[in-house]
Amino acid sequence: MSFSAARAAYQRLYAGVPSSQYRNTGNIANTDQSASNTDMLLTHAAWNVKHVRAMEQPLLEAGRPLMAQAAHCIAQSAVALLQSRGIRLEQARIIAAIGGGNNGGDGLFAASELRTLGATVTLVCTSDAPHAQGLAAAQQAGCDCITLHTDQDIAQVLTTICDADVIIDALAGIGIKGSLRGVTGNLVQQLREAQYTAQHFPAVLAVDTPSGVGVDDGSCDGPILDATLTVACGVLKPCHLLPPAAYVCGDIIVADLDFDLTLSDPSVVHADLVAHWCMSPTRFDDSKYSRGVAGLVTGSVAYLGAALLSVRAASRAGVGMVRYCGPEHVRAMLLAQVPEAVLGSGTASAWVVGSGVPDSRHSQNSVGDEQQRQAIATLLQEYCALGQTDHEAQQSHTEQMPAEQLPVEPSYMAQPIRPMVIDAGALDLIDPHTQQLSHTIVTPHAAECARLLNTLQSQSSAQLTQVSVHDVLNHPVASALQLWQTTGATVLLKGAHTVIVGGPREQEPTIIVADNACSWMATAGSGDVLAGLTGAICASASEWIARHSTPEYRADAQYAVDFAHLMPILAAAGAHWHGFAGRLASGADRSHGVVYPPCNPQQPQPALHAWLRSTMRNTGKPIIASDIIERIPAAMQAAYQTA
Ligand SMILES: NC(=O)C1=CN([C@@H]2O[C@H](COP(=O)(O)OP(=O)(O)OC[C@H]3O[C@@H](n4cnc5c(N)ncnc54)[C@H](OP(=O)(O)O)[C@@H]3O)[C@@H](O)[C@H]2O)[C@@H](O)CC1
Ligand SMILES: Nc1ncnc2c1ncn2[C@@H]1O[C@H](COP(=O)(O)OP(=O)(O)O)[C@@H](O)[C@H]1O
Repeated sequence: MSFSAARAAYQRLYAGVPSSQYRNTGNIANTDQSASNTDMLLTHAAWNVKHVRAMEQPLLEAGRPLMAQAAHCIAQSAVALLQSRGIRLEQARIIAAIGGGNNGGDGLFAASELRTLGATVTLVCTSDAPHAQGLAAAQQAGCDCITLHTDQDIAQVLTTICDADVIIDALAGIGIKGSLRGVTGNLVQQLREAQYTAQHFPAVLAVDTPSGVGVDDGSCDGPILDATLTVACGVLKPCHLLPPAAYVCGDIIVADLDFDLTLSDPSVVHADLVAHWCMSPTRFDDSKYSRGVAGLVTGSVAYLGAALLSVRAASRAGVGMVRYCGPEHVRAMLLAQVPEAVLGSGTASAWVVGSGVPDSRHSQNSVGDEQQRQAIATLLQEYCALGQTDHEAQQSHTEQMPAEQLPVEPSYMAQPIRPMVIDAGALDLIDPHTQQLSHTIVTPHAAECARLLNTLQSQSSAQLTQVSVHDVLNHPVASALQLWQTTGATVLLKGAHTVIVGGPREQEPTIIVADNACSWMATAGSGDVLAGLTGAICASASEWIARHSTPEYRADAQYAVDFAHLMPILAAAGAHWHGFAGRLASGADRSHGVVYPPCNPQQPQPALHAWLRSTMRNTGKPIIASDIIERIPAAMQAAYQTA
């Protein structure tokens, strides 16, 4: 129930009153059951298999023909796909690849409808016992049927399949166990090779999920066909949003089967659903302090630019002031380019540390590098000491440090909570044994995540299994979950799709995906911009909350827990608006993974073929990290209009 908890926490924090005075509004779907909210949930939230089964159950018991309804949406989507490619139905050659479960059943009923509409449809079954009624309907409609048992059988049909216009992939859906095996696995493996090498390959329409993906965790461990379009039955599943599975879903349409979305919280949500929660309202009587101060300990002798990029990003993101703490000559350069920045130690509403600071492996032991690393270590210690109840511990930490090394005034950090974004070279300064990181966001890319997991594991007594970059890329959610469990920090794992995992460790994690970036954003310095922007969002939020909450609430233990729930939302806002700003700068459309408005089988079809025809997408133009910064204000403006 992480999203209900996160939403309730967000509402309490923004209302500024203790939990005892706040009425819990419950499940996020419960809060607003309007049609537009339902559509928003259907296109931006995903439920685990066990929840999907629980949602289907009451409808099946009530005799609702879910399979027929799903099959109708699938058939109509196939028609739209053909239409968008200029292929007339009577000329269309469709292959329906059918497995032995209900997913195959969906495919068979869809095949029957398409055959009735005039298409030539061949069933390629990998099971001797496909869905009986579905098979009867498809054969009665006039579909040919081939059943595969051996590799030779596969070889005989491969050319026919590859020559078709559309493959309907109905081999396995949410009932899959492990990666595809047997004749199904071999068939998909060979088709996959053809998909990569053949000059012509059919469009692929996946039924519910591309067969072979890990439905709940988005893993892609075996052979899987890249779908052009996936028709999700009832609701989105995590694999539709989570990388790497999301990369093979193509575009997505949800067949709206009237599931009761209030039965359980979603397991994963899209950042778009939550990013605007923490856009702090602007007020006519704002001062530069009330809008928040973002403090940055970034950049170094080796990476001067990172200081500039992170500071410029933060100062474009709506805070009242940006404070920079760093080596002397970085400050000089910074001031020349960002005269608005305030230099030197002092207070901040949130901190960004580590971007452009060398980690222990790359530090040249120069005075500047050491000063930066020491300042960050001090800040982390200071931050964590304040998480302790023992006031003595707090005192001793600050007293040990020479005043000029303290980038923050200690008294100001105690109350209220000051979040921290820990990036790049600061990641190896984390000590999860002594540090309570529940109000921090760590921002590794895959390589940093693997390194950090290995370092943290080697420090613990847990069994040592080396994590590779490949492991993280293939299992980003599992990796982020592990890092969250080890550190308690919200994990923002960067990539083409950025995965965020966070919330209080004692509770179910909040899992969010930000997928609106474009690949032109894979450019040096883009991560520094993200860190600065995220830090600024944290600064405005923490300042707003601090100023609008009652002292009783801030003294209440619930306040810290609520804040921990807010951290993944703040991280999601950073990643979401970073992606948005980058896409604005590049002009790129979403290349794939567009989730279309839901298709309700009882209502007129949306103009899906028109949507699909617009797949002539603008790939955008190359950008540099500075271009992302320039577009942050426009992205923020959109955020405030949504909020
Ligand atoms: N309930 C409803 O009314 C509705 C359900 N809906 C639809 O039902 C789907 C779920 O159906 P489901 O539960 O039958 O499971 P499903 O995805 O077909 O998988 C089981 C099949 O896959 C096979 N298989 C498994 N693992 C495998 C592997 N590693 N490698 C190879 N094969 C493997 C397994 O083979 P077996 O293990 O039995 O040999 C069996 O044949 C759902 O995704 C949606 O499309 C919609 O119509 C809406 C209404
Ligand atoms: N293929 C991609 N598509 C979209 N965004 C990407 C892609 N690859 C990387 N990014 C984004 O670019 C940024 C790169 O961050 P990072 O690797 O830390 O760069 P740097 O250290 O140079 O600043 C991250 O926000 C990441 O999510």
